[in-house]
Amino acid sequence: MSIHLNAEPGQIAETVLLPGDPLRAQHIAQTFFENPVQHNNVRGMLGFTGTYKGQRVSVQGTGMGIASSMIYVSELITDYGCKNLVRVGTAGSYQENVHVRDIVLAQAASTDSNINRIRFGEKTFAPIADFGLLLRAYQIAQERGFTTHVGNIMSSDTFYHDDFDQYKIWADYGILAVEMEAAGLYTLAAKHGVKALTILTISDHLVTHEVTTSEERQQTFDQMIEVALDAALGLE
Ligand SMILES: O=P(O)(O)O[C@H]1O[C@H](CO)[C@@H](O)[C@H]1O
Ligand SMILES: O=c1cc[nH]c(=O)[nH]1
Repeated sequence: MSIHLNAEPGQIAETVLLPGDPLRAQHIAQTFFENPVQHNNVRGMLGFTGTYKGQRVSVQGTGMGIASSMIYVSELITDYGCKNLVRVGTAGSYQENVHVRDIVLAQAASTDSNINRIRFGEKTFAPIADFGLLLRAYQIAQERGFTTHVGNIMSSDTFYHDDFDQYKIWADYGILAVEMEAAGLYTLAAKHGVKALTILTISDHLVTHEVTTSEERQQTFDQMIEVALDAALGLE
């Protein structure tokens, strides 16, 4: 047991999917896992462990934002020995050619958060994905015909900015989309020598204000989960 997880030692698999929303963790376990068992209910941050195509795997909600998610990522790594961490989340697109329902693989995560200023002072650490996981996820998504973009994303501490247009400076530098956790995940993975990747489904669009139905979002979200599971477990 750790402070925020009440799983027994050994109850969480080495490979863990990390959605922000704990109810999405439940959906993933119920939809994709064989014999899922709930391993956490502390603070309602649901986590489950089961098998997928016969291989042991877990899913753990992290809450929204770098601050919340880093608590779970830290405890999963240091208290439970987790080694493959794949965030599966939603994101807002910054680019006209990155549409709702598209998949984004976060090769790197820029951030407006202070997390790495606290660690590195005024020097800049570049949080990046594990290349092996990234490559496998890309190949699997391509083979299945899912529209997939690979590049730099923004992990923001703020969902509602006073200045809506502030995103444009990041868009000018090629940032594909915004979410709120990947930079923290990649930083902790680097520190502890474990593998991490963030896979995102675009849920809304800051440029075109494009929207999609919740049904469509669910379907494309499930495509992302299949990519994440097969990539993380080395299945093709
Ligand atoms: O869909 P999830 O994984 O929660 O991710 C995105 O959605 C939340 C904001 O609505 C933030 O956590 C952001 O990163
Ligand atoms: O963090 C997020 C997630 C989805 N959409 C956004 O605009 N921001």
